[in-house]
Amino acid sequence: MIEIDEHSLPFVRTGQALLVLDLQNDFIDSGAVLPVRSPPDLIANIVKLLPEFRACGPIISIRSIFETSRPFNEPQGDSESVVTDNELAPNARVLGLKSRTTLLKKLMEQTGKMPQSSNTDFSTTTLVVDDGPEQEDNDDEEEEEDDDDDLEGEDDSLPETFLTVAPGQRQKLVLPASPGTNFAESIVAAADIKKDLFSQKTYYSAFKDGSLVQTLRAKFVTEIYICGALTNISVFATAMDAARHGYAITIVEDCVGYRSKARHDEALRRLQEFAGCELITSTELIGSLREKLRMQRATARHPRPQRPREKNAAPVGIENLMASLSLRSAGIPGSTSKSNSTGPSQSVAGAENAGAALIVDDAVESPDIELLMKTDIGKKRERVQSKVKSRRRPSKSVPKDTTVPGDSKKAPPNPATANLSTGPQALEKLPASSEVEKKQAPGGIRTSEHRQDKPGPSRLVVDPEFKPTENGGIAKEPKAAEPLSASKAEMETASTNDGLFDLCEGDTSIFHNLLEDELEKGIFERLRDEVRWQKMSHQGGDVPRLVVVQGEVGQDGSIPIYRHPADESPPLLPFSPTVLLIRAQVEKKLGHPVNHVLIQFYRDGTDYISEHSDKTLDIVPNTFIANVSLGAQRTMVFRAKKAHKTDETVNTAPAKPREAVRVPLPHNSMCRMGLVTNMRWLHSIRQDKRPIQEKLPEELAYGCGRISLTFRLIGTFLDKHQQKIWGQGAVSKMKERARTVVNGKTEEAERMVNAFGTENHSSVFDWKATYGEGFDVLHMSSSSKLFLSGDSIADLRVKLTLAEYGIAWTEGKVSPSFNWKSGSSAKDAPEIPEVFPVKFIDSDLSKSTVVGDLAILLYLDAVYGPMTNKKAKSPSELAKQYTLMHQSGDLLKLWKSEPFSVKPFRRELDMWEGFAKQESAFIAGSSISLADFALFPVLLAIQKEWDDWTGVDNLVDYCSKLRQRDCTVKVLGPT
Ligand SMILES: O=C(O)CCC(=O)C(=O)O
Ligand SMILES: [Fe+2]
Repeated sequence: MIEIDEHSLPFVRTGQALLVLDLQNDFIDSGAVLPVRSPPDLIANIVKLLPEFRACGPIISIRSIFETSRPFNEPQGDSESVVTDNELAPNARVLGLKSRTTLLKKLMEQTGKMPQSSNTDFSTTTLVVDDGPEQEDNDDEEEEEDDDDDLEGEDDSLPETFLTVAPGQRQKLVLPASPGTNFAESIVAAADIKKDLFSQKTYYSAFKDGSLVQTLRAKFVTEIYICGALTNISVFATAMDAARHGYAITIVEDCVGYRSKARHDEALRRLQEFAGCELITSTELIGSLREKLRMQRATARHPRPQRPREKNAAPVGIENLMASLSLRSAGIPGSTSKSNSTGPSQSVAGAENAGAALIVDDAVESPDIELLMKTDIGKKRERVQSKVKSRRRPSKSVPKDTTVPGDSKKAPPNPATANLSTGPQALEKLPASSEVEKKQAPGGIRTSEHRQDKPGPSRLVVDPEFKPTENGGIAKEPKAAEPLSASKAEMETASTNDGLFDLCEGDTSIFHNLLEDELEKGIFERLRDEVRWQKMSHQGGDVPRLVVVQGEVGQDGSIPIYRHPADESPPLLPFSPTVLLIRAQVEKKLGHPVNHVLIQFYRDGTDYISEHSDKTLDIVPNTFIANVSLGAQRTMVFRAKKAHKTDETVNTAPAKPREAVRVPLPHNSMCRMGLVTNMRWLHSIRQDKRPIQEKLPEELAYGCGRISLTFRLIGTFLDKHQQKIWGQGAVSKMKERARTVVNGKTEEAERMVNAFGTENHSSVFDWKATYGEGFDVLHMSSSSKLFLSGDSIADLRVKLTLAEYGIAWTEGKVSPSFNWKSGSSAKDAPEIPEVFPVKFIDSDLSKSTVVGDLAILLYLDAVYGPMTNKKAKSPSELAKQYTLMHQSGDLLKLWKSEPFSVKPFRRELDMWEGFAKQESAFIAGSSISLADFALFPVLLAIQKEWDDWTGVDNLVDYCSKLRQRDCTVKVLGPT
C-alpha cells in the first residue's frame, strides 16, 4: 500500500458560487403565467448583487424546462422535496390560504366547479378552510413585508409545482422552446455573458440533472449561495439536494422570490433546520464580499508568511498545475498570480468564471484577523489557530419589562480592550464575586448555601415535586437578574485552566482542561462506545449528527423534558456512568446542578448544527447551558441576532454584517453559555469542508469525530408514563395538578412553535409574555412514524400496508449498535439486539406504538383497514386471511432454511400456486388483505434468487399484478 502524506498534497483554496434559479419569463415577466412578485425588490436586489458576487465567484443561472412530470414529496426515490400548503402548520395554512380561498370561491362562481387539481398545494386544504379570523402576524422583523398572499386579479388556479402534472392535465408552464423559458430581460441585462454560466434543469432541484455537481467541482466550489424563485419550490429542492451533496449553503433572503409568505417562511425554516442553511441579506452579503476583496488586495500588497512546512515536504504543486492550464482569470483587481511554488504562497488559480473564489490564501495568521472575523465569507476562510480571541460587544440594557434569565448588570466592556491578546487576561473583567449564593432562585429551585459534602459553589437543587411560589413556580420576572457567574474559587480554577472569558454578552466563557488527566484519558472512546446513539431523520433525510438524550430519572420515574422545535426527540435514558462523571465536573464549573444532557456525535467535519438559540421554555432561569467538547476541535460561531425593531439603533445604524464571534472548542473544553448571550446571539457549529491540508492537527484528531454534551437544568417534568406534564414550561406548575400532555399538530402546538420562533429571532425576548402561560405539548408531529428494522421483508410488509391504506408516515431509523473501536457492529453490546424489530408509532394522541411486522399489519388493518368503514368481513374470510398471513411465515422459513432443501420448498410453492389459481383476485379473496401484504414481499425476495417458476404460473401472475399495484409502486417505484 502506498502511504499518502496528506500534508504534502497540493493545497487548493475552495470557493463559493451563486446559483440563480428560475428567473425566467414564466415567473418574472409582466405577463408571467405564474408571477412571482414578492418581495417587491426581488429583481432589484439580485441585479445589485450580481456584479458584486461575480468578483468573488462564479454565477450560475439556471432555468427550468418541462420534460416530464416530476413527483414531489413522495416517499419514492426520485421524488423531490418542496413546500406546499400541505407542509404548513394548520394556522399558517389558514393564513396562507385566506385570500386564495376567496379566489377559489370566485373561480367556483365563474366556472361552477372546482378547479382540477391533483397532488397540488391546493387540493386538500383549500376546500376545507374558511376565511377565518385574521391571524396576528407574529413576525416582527421590520424589513419583511406584510403577508402578501394577495393574488387578487391573478390566476391562482395553477399550482406552484410547475413541473408536476396530474394525468389528463395540460402542462402550461416552462414548455420547451416557449418564450416563458427565456431568462427574464432584467436578469439578462445584469449578466456577464463571458463570465457567468447559464444552464437549464428539468427537475425542481438544480442538482438532479447531474451536471451541476461536476461544474461546481471543477471550480472547487464548496459553498453555495442561492437566489431566485420560488423559495419553497426550486430554491428549496435545490438547497435540500445541495445539503445531501455536502455543500455549505446560504440563502440570500431578500433575493428569493415567493407567492406566499407562509410557504416562503416555512421553506426557510425547514432549510435552516434540516439542511443547515444559513440566511443572509443581500446587503450583508455585499458588505462581506467587499470586505473580502479588500482583504485580498491588502494581502496581495503585503504577502503573508507561508504556512510552515516540514523540511522535506513535497513542493506545493497545484499552483503550477493550475497556471499551466490556459484558464482565464476573472481579473480581480489586486489579485496576484504566482506559479512559483516555493515563494510566498498567495496565488490565483484563475479558473474560468471562478474569479477570486480560487485565490490561494495560505497564511497561518491573518494580520487583520479582526476584519476577517467580521466578514461572513471571511469567517469561513479564516483559520483561528493558536491565537483565539475573545470579543465582546457592549451589553445592551434590557427593557425593564423583559424577562432575561441570567441578564447582566455589568458595565459594558470596552470593545477597544477586547483585542487579540485577550485570552486569560480577560479574567480581570469577570465580576468580582458570585451572586449565585445570594440569589433567590426561582420556584422549584432550592439554594443550599452550606453543602458539607463537597467544597465548591453552592448547589441548586431542582425538585420535580416543588411547590410553586406565588407566581406559579417561576422566578419573579421580569426582574433583570444578575448573571449567575463563577464563584471566586471557580475563577481561580478557571485562570489556571487557560480558557476564554467574557464572550459575546460577557456571560459566556470557555474553560479548557475541564476533566483531570485521570478522567480525560480515553474518555472520547469510552463515551462513544458507551452511549446508545440514535440517528434521527427529518423530511426523509438524516439529522446531520447522531444524538442521544440522558437525564435524571426521579424515584417515581419522572423525567425532565426539554422541548424545542423538532418533529421527534429521542427517548430520555438515565445518565450513563461516564456521563455522570463528566456531569460532576460540569456542575462544579457552573455552580448549579444539571439534570438533562443532549449528547451529539459529529462524525466528521460535514456534520453540523445549524444556527439557533436554545429554547428556554424549560430551562431554569439564571442558569447556564454547558457544552462540553470531546474529540476533534470544531468552531462554534456566535452571530448576533438582527436588531429588534424596538431597538433604538435600528433606524439610525446603517445595515452592516452582523457581528460574529468564532470560538474554537478544543477537546476537553466546556463552553458555559449564559442566557443573555443565548437571547441576543445565535450559535452554530458549521460544516467544515476545508481540505485536510488546511486543518489543524487538533481538528483532524479522533478521526475528525467530535462529541458534545449539552447539559441543562430543566424545570419541566413528565411522569413515568409520559402522560402528565408539570413544572416551569407546562401549564400547571405543580406536580399535584399535572395535566395530560398534548400530542399532534394542535393549536397549542402551533402556539408553542410560534413562541420558539419568537425566541429564535428576538434579541429582546420577553419570557413571561411568550412562555409564561406554559404549554403541555409533548410530540408535535402529526404524521405517524415508522422505525425500519433493516429486515427488508418485514419493512416492506408494513410499508405496503401503510401505502394501501393511505396512511402518511415518516421513516426513522434506529442506528444499529456499533463498536467504534473496531469500526464494525457491536459484538460486545449484548443488551442491544443486532436487528431492531420494525416499530410503528401512530399519530393518535397517545402515540400508540406497535412492534413487529405482523403485529403492525394487524393493528393497521383493525384501525385503518376496510373493516373500519365498510361492512365487516365474515368470520370465514377473516380466518382465511389470518391463516394465510401466518403461513407466509412458513414459506419464508423454508426459503431461509440452512441447509436449503428443495423438495419441501417446492411443495410449499405448489400450495401457494393452489391459492393463486382460485378465481379470486387476491390470495385470500376478492380484495387485497393482510395475507397479500405478508406474502407478496416474501415472494418478491424469492424471485430475486430462485429461477425455477415452472408449474406455478398463477403465482407468477399474482406477483406481477401486485407489483403493478399503486401501493407497491408508491413504495418501490415503477417496475
Ligand atoms: O455541539 C455543540 O457544542 C452545540 C450543541 C447545541 O448548540 C445544542 O444542542 O443546542
Ligand atoms: Fe444550542
